[in-house]
Amino acid sequence: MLDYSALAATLGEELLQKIRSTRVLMVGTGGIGCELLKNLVAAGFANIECIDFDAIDVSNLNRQFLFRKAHVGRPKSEVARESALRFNPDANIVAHCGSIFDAQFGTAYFSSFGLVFNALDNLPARRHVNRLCLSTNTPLIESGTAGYLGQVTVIRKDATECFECQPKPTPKTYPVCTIRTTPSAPIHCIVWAKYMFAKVFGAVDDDDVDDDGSGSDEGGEGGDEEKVAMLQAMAQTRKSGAQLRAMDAPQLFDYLFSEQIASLLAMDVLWKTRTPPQIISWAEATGAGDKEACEAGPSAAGGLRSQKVWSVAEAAQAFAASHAALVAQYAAAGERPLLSFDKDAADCMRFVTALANLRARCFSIAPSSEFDAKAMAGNIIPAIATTNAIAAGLMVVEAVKLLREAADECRTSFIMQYPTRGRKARYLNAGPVAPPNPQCFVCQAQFVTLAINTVATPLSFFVDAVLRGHFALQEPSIEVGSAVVYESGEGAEDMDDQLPKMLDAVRITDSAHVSVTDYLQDCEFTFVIAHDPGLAPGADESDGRFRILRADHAKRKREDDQAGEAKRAKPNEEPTQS
Ligand SMILES: Nc1ncnc2c1ncn2[C@@H]1O[C@H](COP(=O)(O)OP(=O)(O)OP(=O)(O)O)[C@@H](O)[C@H]1O
Ligand SMILES: [Zn+2]
Repeated sequence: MLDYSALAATLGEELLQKIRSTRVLMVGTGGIGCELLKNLVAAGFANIECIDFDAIDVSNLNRQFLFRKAHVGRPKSEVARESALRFNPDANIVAHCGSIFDAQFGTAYFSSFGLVFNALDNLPARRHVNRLCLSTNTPLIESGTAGYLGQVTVIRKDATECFECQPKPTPKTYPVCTIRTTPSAPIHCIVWAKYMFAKVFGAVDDDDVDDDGSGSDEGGEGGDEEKVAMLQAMAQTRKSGAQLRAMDAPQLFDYLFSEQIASLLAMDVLWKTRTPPQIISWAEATGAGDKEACEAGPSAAGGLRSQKVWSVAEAAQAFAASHAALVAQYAAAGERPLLSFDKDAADCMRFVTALANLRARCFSIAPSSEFDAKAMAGNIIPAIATTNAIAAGLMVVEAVKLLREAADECRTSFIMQYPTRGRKARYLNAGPVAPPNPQCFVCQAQFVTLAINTVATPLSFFVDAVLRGHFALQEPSIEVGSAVVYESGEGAEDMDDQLPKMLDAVRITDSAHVSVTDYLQDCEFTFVIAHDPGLAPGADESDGRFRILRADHAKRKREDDQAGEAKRAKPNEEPTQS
């Protein structure tokens, strides 16, 4: 039972009552979430709902201290609730095992809370919560950590920056030519292996690979002659997912590490300044020399199994075993048997590590242990329990400021790895919360001027790449004038007939005002369309098919429009000085 008298002495009776009675929602009960729930309960919060869709994994136990070994496999939110209740059995904690995107957690649900805490690990979910908090005018305390770095801030509608006011850095991508033809670092082999996994067992996911082979932090590849050779090599060695699935393990192995490598070797121009790759055949990998190791499979000899670097034979063995397991999972998965990459799924990670290592051997790149491969494949910066604890502590500090109606005192805090400010070491730096960005279409601007080719772009692209992809909408509906052009979500399937039509065929033409609403996020804005015939390259590319020209606040746009009209009304007027 919690000692409320100590809390009352520290916080004051009135504030404590407010803390106890305010309904708060926390999204995510992982690294930050576990610390936060413990803190909330210890600080006297007694009306808490928490949401997480995940189950506890062994890998969570080193830092998510509400979970124990016996809890592995159980829903995180439920176990977090049970453990937190032991701190204060009086608290009323409701745990939901579900995704924050579920329709039941819509605006009505958000409106029932006085405060929301984000303890999430991904941008789409953070954006979604940001929008729901803005549309319901609920203060949001947002947090994030990456290794020793962390940040906590407070988001209040119209008073502060929202989560989407500043663009977020997009994950690093690699040129497709490097990945598919001339890898030179372990990460290139890992990205390729994940790509192959997606191709064989899942929906191909080109996220980490730039399909035009140009945009990357690593610079473009070689000259034109080289690029042509690379593209030829890629085209020659391309097989469909179905063709790859029809192969057994030895066939797939030979296709990937003999046939594909042989066609790359034939492109002399690629190897003028690079070491040419070497072919590895299934027979050679499993037959000669290392046979014993191969039969035994990857061994634990000399250290932790996951930290051992496999021999070629061990990698071949791991490849065959994980391939068999994945084939079985694929077959058992029913009608839509797509598997998605999960760094915590043993067979998945094994398959990717084996593929990456075999490819690394072909290209004389240092192989990686399963542990290192997991860090690269999962894009993982090791989570630090202490950073999470600091972030969760700061979140409660900010919450208390809001509840004692001292929102002006709220701060954005940065947790840093190295001290700043010269000799005065500061591992924590706090500053005022930034005001809203007037250009932000989520919290400020209601008019977005969009350049797009209206005669050569189908509505499906507008819905998928622009609305869902760029603007992160979940269930967009589109109206032009008073006509409903498209609706999504349950019961609106008949609208799918519209998707193949070109934009101009559904009244999305030059200068059209297109109203887009997402009822799930209670988010609404208008696109002002600017037809641009130059924006319609190849069908596969999404970049370069649209451009955001400007974003405007409703009031400012009205003023601009009025000024424009006034100007047109008096064309001879001398320009005034401003
Ligand atoms: N859409 C969502 N709805 C509900 N919970 C979510 C959603 N997206 C992410 N989460 C949860 O947010 C939590 C984030 O915690 P954390 O960053 O510690 O991740 P983790 O999955 O526990 O750890 P790791 O990714 O390092 O294995 C996770 O428990 C995750 O399940
Ligand atoms: Zn904003």
